[in-house]
Parts: sequence; C-alpha cells; structure tokens
Amino acid sequence: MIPAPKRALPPPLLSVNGVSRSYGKQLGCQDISFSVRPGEVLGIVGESGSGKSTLLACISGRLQPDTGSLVYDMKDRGPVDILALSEPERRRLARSEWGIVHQNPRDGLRMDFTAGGNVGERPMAIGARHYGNIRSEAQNWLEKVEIDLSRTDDKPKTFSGGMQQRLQIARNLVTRPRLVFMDEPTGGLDVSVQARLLDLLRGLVRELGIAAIIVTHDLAVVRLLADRLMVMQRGRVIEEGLTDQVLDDPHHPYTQLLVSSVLQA
Ligand SMILES: Nc1ncnc2c1ncn2[C@@H]1O[C@H](COP(=O)(O)OP(=O)(O)OP(=O)(O)O)[C@@H](O)[C@H]1O
Repeated sequence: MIPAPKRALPPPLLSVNGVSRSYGKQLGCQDISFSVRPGEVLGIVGESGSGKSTLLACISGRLQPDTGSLVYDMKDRGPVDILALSEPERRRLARSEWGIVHQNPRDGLRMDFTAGGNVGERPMAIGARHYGNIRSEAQNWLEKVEIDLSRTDDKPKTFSGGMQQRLQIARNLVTRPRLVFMDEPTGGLDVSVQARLLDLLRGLVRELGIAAIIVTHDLAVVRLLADRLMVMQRGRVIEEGLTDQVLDDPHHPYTQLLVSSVLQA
C-alpha cells in the first residue's frame, strides 16, 4: 500500500533566531531560537530572573535585542524582518496582528475609558468607523469574557482584578490577532479566579485558533494552555518539547526540580 503523503506543517508565524540581550554586564537572555506556527501555543517557564520577560519584550518589539533576528509572516506581506521595520510599521503590525496581555491589567487597559471603550478602541485603531457595530462587537466580547453588560459604561477601576484581566483579554482578542504575547496572565489573582480565567482563555484561544506565547512561572498555566514548552534558566533555554512530554518526563535536572517542587506543593 502506498503510504498517505505527510501533511506539510504550515510555515512558522514567528521565527526567533539567536536572540540575546544584556543589561550592561547583566545577562538578560542568550542565544534563544525557536519558532511558533499559526494556532500554536508556546509556554515559556523558568524561575524568577531566568530571562522570560526579557525574551518576551525582545520578541514583541518592546526591547531591542543586542543580536539575533526575528522574522514574522505578515498576513498581507509575507515574512518580514521585524527588526528592520520602521517604528510606525512595527506599531502598525502590533496593532493589526498582535495582542499583548500584561500581568498587571493596568498596563494593558485605559483606566480612564469605559469597559466598552476599552474594547471598542482596538477595532477603531485598525479602521472600524460604524459606532453601532463597534459597540455591539464590544458588548459581544464583554459577554464572551463574562462581564455583565450592565457594566459596559463603567470604568475598569471599579472592577475586581479578575474582571480587569478579563477585560484586558477582550480588548486584545476583539480584533482577532494572529499572535498574542501573554506575560503571567493569571499572576496576582486568587487561585479560584485563576482557574476560571484559565478555562476562559483556553476556550477563546482554541476557538479563534490564535497562536500565543505565554510566559509564566506557573506550570499549571502551561499544562492547561501550551502545546509546546520551553524551560529557561539563567537566560538560556535548557529544555524544550511538547508540554506533556516535558512535564511528565523532564530530562534536565532543573526541569525535574521545577516539576517535583510543584508535585510536593
Ligand atoms: N532593566 C534591567 N536592568 C538590569 N538588569 C535587568 C533589567 N531587567 C532585567 N534584568 C536582569 O535580567 C535577568 C533576567 O530578568 P527577567 O526579568 O527577564 O527574568 P524573568 O524570568 O522574567 O523574571 P521574573 O519572573 O521575576 O519576572 C535578571 O538577572 C534581571 O536582574
């Protein structure tokens, strides 16, 4: 029998090659390479100071790497070298194709806008002009993230931490980005609120087929959300693979320690 042809993997959405960044003599991250395909969720774990935030800032265009290259497959232009884009081009790319969910929702929300305004601002930024459509899309997203519509015109400062985080997620996903960067998306929330938020995030990411890069020190977050996992220690990647494989059969002693410390907790 003739074997069925293997289905080719889609080309990477983002390719990171040899990215390093130091702060003076202090190493942030060193020689990091990986790629993320459309719809794939990559988790990056490691203890405090291992370089996760530095790496995330470098690959999301918020921090200039010292060396390395970043290639992103834009919807209408194909692969582009992100570091060679002009600042306005990079901002346009971030607005139209990316989302960034910060650990502290205050960093990702406009605290002086209403909840509806926070969600509606993103479609407006990429050209939506019909007020009625923008408001109904915003309300649709508030419902998706389980915020009561009676709160549409309230400001986020009147919301709980969990509600603010859900609002930040709605603000990011309303434009259906192709890639979302998340920095400790459930950090700072109560355990029960975290669990609900994780469920919600998992449902939305899968429903929309969004690719995501999630930085966290919480293995439960990556276990639930990430297809693949990278483990960092002292600025370097020390282990990577499919999430279940890495967590169920860790090879590097540091990953073994990380996994066993969670099991003992
Ligand atoms: N602005 C800065 N100036 C100097 N050193 C920095 C700066 N930001 C980070 N570093 C150093 O870079 C290394 C990596 O830090 P980074 O914040 O990327 O780690 P992390 O894994 O994200 O930690 P955390 O989980 O605590 O946020 C650390 O040694 C840190 O002290």
